[in-house]
Amino acid sequence: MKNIYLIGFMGSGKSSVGKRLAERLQMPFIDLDQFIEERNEKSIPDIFAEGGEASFRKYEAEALSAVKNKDAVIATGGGIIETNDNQTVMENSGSIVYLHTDFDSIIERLQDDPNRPLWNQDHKKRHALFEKRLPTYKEWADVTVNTTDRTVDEIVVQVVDVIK
Ligand SMILES: Nc1ncnc2c1ncn2[C@@H]1O[C@H](COP(=O)(O)OP(=O)(O)OP(=O)(O)O)[C@@H](O)[C@H]1O
Ligand SMILES: O=C(O)C1=C[C@@H](O)[C@@H](O)[C@H](O)C1
Ligand SMILES: [Mg+2]
Repeated sequence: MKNIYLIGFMGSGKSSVGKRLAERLQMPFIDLDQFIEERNEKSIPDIFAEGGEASFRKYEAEALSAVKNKDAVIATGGGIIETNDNQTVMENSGSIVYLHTDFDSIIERLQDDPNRPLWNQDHKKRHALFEKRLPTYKEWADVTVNTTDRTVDEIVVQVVDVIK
């Protein structure tokens, strides 16, 4: 019941914030994307190239189920909210913190990073994906922290404060 799940769009800082938050709270840290890659011995771009997004979402749901009882800080992938069943798993096993970041800051942070297949598309499609997902992040969140123009350390302090 005690996981802290970080959700948010690609580049919102879930992995960066999660690692430091876990240190701060003296909890284990799990990066779900990394967990998927290690468990399946394949990189995320390779999983997408072989089986498309649908195949990645299956790996992702399996990984989430495998970590649900770990009492850890869990940095999810940006698309965890694409699978409805994931909401039930997270709600029943912890609290959900949404890291909100304005789209312009995400562009600055990610630039043309090739390791995120769904970022690796034209500007219009990236922006449409961001707009489509926003309401779902907000709906699933127990609490929201705005990360725009804040450092990772500032965000960690803020998260600790809101989850008290
Ligand atoms: N608060 C911040 N200010 C400036 N840069 C940041 C901040 N948080 C993260 N970054 C940078 O943005 C990039 C993406 O961060 P990170 O990998 O933590 O995002 P993520 O939410 O885990 O993304 P994904 O959903 O793709 O896993 C990294 O280069 C990181 O250093
Ligand atoms: O936003 C997404 O759908 C994704 C984000 C990444 O964290 C990875 O989980 C993967 O690249 C998919
Ligand atoms: Mg990440």
